Amino acid sequence: MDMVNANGEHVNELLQAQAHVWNHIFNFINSMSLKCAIDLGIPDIIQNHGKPMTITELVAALPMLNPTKACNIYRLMRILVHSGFFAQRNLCNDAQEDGYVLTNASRLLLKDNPLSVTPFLKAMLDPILTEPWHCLGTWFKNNDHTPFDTTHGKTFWDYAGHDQKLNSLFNEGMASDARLVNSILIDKCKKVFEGLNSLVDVGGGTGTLSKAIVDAFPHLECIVLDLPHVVANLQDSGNLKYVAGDMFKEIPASDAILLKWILHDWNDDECLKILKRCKEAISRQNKKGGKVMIIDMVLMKNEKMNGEAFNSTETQLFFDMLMMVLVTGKERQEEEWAKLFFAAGFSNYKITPILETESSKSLEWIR
Ligand SMILES: C[S@@+](CC[C@H](N)C(=O)[O-])C[C@H]1O[C@@H](n2cnc3c(N)ncnc32)[C@H](O)[C@@H]1O
Ligand SMILES: O=c1cc(-c2ccc(O)cc2)oc2c(O)c(O)ccc12
Repeated sequence: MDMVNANGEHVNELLQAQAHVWNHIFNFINSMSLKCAIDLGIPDIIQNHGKPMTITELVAALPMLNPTKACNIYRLMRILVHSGFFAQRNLCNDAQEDGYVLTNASRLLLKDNPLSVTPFLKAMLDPILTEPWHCLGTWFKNNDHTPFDTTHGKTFWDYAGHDQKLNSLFNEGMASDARLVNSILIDKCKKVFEGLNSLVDVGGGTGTLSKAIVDAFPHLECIVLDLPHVVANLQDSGNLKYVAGDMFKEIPASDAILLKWILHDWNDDECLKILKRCKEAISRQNKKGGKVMIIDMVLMKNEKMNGEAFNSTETQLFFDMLMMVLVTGKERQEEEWAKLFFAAGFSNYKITPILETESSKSLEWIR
């Protein structure tokens, strides 16, 4: 029944609007409840239990749990079941008890899963990276490059260069993402690597993707170029070499350049500088030119954003906001990518969708 209050407002519409606002105010509780489960080691405890785990068994297995807090663990598990990180199965025992089991999402949070997203979660929900979100409003009124700069007085990359915890969590997080892309990229896009004798993985991190590429293409001479704090202590192996450097200054000459999750970190002017350095590097190697392979997001078109792709849109827009808060980057639609490529002097590009998922990773290569 649609009631109207004394002010003539439709009560149901008001209640729906209030619920919408409350959900957005309290959305952080989902993230922080998940972080708590990781801090307590709950996914691995349930995994190691080997069968559905009752709340009593779970409480007994939690290390260092203060006994006076044990009665609240079911409440934490209740919201995490609701948000799809755990499920409950009936044990079919005399007591007809329910036991917690993992879901596909929480399997990605297991410490030993090579695709574990836990390093990302720990990095993204660390106060170092959550504090800048509180400065987003201030940042819109100041001259700082990013809210991260406003908060910490230095760039994300400079901070990572001086904070081993952020550096290792971030590099591990990117490595897990690279492992997810590896098999798909090499199976789906192997033609891109055919005919190449050399490749530079610019901003290649700890080299997870490059290692997979040189394993698949043993003749390929591959260099991982990244900042000193990322490649320090990493050992060259076979035809994979690590080079500490700055992609804005110089990129080693090569037949091809790989830029995976690089350009989304930078604004248009910075991307132009990177792409021009890439063009110089491939031109030094081969006067006829070469290719730049970009693995990055292609933001869906505005008209698709609120249609059937609603959930994918939110993930894409989360990444775009993340780039605004942490670094000077942004996610780009195809037209924005094309404008960058042609402004950098490339004559052509081709987009190959790699993952038809929210992040809609794709491989563009440009000549
Ligand atoms: C989002 S990460 C992507 C890492 C890797 N390509 C991947 O996809 O897993 C961006 C990378 O760019 C590196 N980076 C940032 N500034 C750089 C610079 N000026 N020169 C070289 N690498 C840089 C960072 O250290 C980081 O490893
Ligand atoms: O926190 C991140 C996460 C990413 C990221 C995660 C998963 C993917 O499939 C791609 C990218 O990228 C980041 C990034 O580029 C950055 O400069 C800061 C943080 C993150």
